[in-house]
Amino acid sequence: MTKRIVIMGECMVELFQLVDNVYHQNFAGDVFNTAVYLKRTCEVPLDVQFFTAVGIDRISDKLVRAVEREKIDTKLMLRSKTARPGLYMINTDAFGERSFVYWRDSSAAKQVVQCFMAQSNYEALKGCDMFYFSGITLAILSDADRTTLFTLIEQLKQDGSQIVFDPNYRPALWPNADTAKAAILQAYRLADVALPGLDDHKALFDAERTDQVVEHLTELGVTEIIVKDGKNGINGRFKQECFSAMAHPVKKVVDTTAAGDSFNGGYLAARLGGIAPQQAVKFAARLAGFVVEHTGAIVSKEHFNGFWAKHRPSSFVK
Ligand SMILES: O=C(O)C(=O)C[C@H](O)[C@H](O)CO
Repeated sequence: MTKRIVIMGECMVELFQLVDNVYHQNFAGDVFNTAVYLKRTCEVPLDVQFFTAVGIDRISDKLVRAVEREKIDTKLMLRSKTARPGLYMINTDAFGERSFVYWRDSSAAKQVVQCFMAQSNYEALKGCDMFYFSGITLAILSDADRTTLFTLIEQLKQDGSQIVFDPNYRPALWPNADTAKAAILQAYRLADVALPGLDDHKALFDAERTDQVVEHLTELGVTEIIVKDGKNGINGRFKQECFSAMAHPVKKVVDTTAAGDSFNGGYLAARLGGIAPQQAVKFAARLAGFVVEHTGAIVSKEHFNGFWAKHRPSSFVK
């Protein structure tokens, strides 16, 4: 049976420089990036639904069409009459390490919970097999909307949806670290699967190593944990078993944008296809290694097809 995956958060207009004063425009955002790579790499039929708010302007229509082109369901892309999509620009250093500048303070996605309460209801989410959100999803909401969202997620969990969370900590989006910490801990307590980066836990919880993060999340009740540490690989735990995997060697890192997001998409694609975590991380690392060899969050279909011709989640099963 086709599984239904709801992925909630923000997708923005993305700009990155091609040459001096010439920018390429695309659409991207952490959870959307994950949705794209999940949909592109899953070997079983999946109904991936993107849950966000956009405006009623032309760039919002373009964004919805970009999501449709990825064969992602847009029913939960709600419309705000008063706001437009946010925008961000990627800057990369000599080593391909990215940093972002945002114009998103009044983006439509910040109204997603309000739009949902006004235009839809719990029935639209109920019964999804998986609900995926991130620390950025939480960061863009008001305190009241975040509380409403947690109530919805609690309900989904009670009704049997698997809850997946990546803390994706972006200090610039939070009023202070304590607010971020409290919200992220609340999310972890609801999560069945957690896919954090070590950097997030270094910044928020003073962690130094991936195994400390695994231990922390186990104490919070998460049963499937993958901690990403860039070129140092990953550390994971599932059903009491701990494991690790190396990062995939990369010829030249061009842009690290969406490394973690694509890893998450590939990992979940493999898991939803019935592959064990120990093997799923290998495909995910291979995919993330491919993505950082390209500029921007979403690798064009043309380049992606070359990867897909050689690599499938199932080819990583021994
Ligand atoms: O930083 C954000 O909020 C984004 O969503 C932009 C990027 O696409 C994302 O961070 C990559 O992980």
